[in-house]
Amino acid sequence: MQTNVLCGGIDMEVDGIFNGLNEQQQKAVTTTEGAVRVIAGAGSGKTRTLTNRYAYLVSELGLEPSNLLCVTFTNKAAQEMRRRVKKLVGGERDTGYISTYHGFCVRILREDIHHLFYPKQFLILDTEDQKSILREIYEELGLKVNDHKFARILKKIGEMKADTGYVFDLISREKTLDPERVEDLDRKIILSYLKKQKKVYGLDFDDLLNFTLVLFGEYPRVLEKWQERLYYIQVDEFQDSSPKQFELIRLLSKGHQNVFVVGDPDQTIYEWRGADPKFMVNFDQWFPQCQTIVLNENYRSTPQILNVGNALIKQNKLRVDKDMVTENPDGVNVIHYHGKSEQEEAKWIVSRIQMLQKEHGASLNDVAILYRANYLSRFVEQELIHENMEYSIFGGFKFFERKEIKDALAHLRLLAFEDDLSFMRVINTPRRQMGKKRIAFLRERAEQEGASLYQTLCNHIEDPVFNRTKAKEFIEAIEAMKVKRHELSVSDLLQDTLQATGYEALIREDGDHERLDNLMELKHSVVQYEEGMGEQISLEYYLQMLTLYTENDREDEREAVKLMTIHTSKGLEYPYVFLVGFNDRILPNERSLRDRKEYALEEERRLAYVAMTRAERELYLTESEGGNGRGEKKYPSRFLFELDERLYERIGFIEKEFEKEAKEVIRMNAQLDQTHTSEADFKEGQVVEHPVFGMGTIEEVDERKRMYKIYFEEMEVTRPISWNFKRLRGLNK
Ligand SMILES: Nc1ncnc2c1ncn2[C@@H]1O[C@H](COP(=O)(O)OP(=O)(O)OP(=O)(O)O)[C@@H](O)[C@H]1O
Repeated sequence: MQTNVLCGGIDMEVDGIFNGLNEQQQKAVTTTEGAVRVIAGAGSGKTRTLTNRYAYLVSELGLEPSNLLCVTFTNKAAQEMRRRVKKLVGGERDTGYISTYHGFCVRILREDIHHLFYPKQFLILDTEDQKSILREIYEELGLKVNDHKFARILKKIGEMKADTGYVFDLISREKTLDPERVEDLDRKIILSYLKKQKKVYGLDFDDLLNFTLVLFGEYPRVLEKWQERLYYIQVDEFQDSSPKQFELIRLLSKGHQNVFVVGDPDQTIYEWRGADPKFMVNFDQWFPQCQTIVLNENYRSTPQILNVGNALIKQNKLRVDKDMVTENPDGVNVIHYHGKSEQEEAKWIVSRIQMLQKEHGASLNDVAILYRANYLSRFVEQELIHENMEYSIFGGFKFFERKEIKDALAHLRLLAFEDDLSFMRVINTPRRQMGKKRIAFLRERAEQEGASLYQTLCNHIEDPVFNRTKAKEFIEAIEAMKVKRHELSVSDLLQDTLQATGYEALIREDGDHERLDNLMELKHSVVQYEEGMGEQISLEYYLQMLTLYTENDREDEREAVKLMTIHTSKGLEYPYVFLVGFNDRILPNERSLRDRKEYALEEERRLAYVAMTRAERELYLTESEGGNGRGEKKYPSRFLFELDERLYERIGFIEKEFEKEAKEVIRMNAQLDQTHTSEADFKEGQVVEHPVFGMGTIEEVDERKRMYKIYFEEMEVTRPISWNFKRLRGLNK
């Protein structure tokens, strides 16, 4: 079929909607009536199919965008889709219903929330707003933040909101929320949170979906209106839909029954936060008449890359078997690089990129470096900076620009230089009641006396204005560190300072694993730097060296290598892809394995699959020996050992002994993961009895190492005891 509609996707010049689509893709575009499921593998042209289908509905069938709903998974994807659609159908049309689930719920609620007695201008609360509400509650209840970590409470609030029952308390005009009368502390906090939310008419992300579902449940006329309005519904990344998101689609599509879902069960990477691929796999349970179209031709990658991806994903047991095929011409072998150290790995990656530039005329924009967790960007970034190679971090901050890293280094700078900038950065983190008024007082005095803010604070610490603040403790901590600073190595100084000032505790209490991982990585990098120098370096020297990494303000517009997590890379493609840190316990990720066991292993394998299938021309899997942040030995990922060695070429030598050891450790760890406990049974301060060491008090709960530090009274020693040791008995104090 030829049309005279202009088709202007990224890679389509003036062309018909169907030109450039294969038969299956065309079928997907033109099958508009009824329920349609498209199982589309990696690189099979999902985006193109979805966009052209939307254009087909508008330009060929004459529908109005206001009658079409197109749900994408991220805001970025929605923007991209809108951009392409506008090009296809003309820029004037409202494409408001091309949006994420949350964005679409906001549209519904802005129009109809008044039925629930909420104003149309309700507030949307992001995570920071949620934390501010919690902070207020903690202050009102006189609780220290570290008693009940925010992340834990937010998780509990999230769990409560898995059900929509609470929405009725929020919309009720009666006083149904009464935290004062509740004994249980967690419950009290949660109810206070709801009460405060209600007072400001605030809706957090969970609420947006829940309010919409309640609205539809309670007001069938409103639901009918939306059902009536949305003649065609299409959903991208359907494999990552949660039960509630699916429910929303199911309800909305009941009117005209035209629902089109696209996804790839092998790319489900959000199961950990509630996605359920069964809606995709068993779609016909809900839509018995549904048609299924499979897109299994990959247009993106060389056969070599695809073979590696196919071989890996085949190891998953919970999947619909489908092999991707490609007619793309042969390319070069996939490369596995094995280095002896992280530095060697980074150096090799950068030299390879230079080689690609020189010999293949590659642009830096053609290169992506992917990793499992944000903290892993650090070792690559340092080498990129060292070699003056432009780079940008997609969807995140550069390592030395992350808040926790800047905060941590500001502590060291304050020790070395007592500068006002560093002082301002750390004085209230953690909170020390040094509000605007007190800071203004300090500034004024400092000006008069020509001293630094820190010095002024020291000079005036007895002034009543600083009563009821924690400024004195802060000064004591800093002064104690200043005394020690010439005796300690920079890494120890960093460690001790972050402990003495309570900064590390703040990050731990916040419960944000990513920030904690970054802090650990910073410490790891200092240790490595010292080891590399082979002698003790001074604090000033270290800080000066670091300015190299922090001063370079680069423009993101310039040609640059892109660094990002695998999650962020979803849906993107690059000619040259480096999957770095391809080590066991990193990918698959240790924490996920312990928390979610076998399910996690499959999801981690899918993540590796997503990473590999981003590559068009060349794929590099790199890893190295050495220690991780905790000094544990690193081994190649078990996923590498799952691949037939004929599928890739190895650069770097793995000794037979090392390989044997790696496989043995992986096997043992896999067994341990099955039995590991993911939550600590006891909190800090708990008195416990150990069968051999006797009575003790828990001094520290180390989330990373999953162990307690327990002080045993009789022996007068502290011992690290694993969370998994089940013979500790908790005693009432
Ligand atoms: N029929 C086709 N002919 C040639 N190239 C195509 C065709 N369909 C898609 N492509 C190209 O294949 C590549 C992959 O397409 P797209 O990004 O839409 O894949 P996808 O299915 O979304 O992949 P993934 O799920 O892995 O992100 C793109 O570069 C796209 O332009």
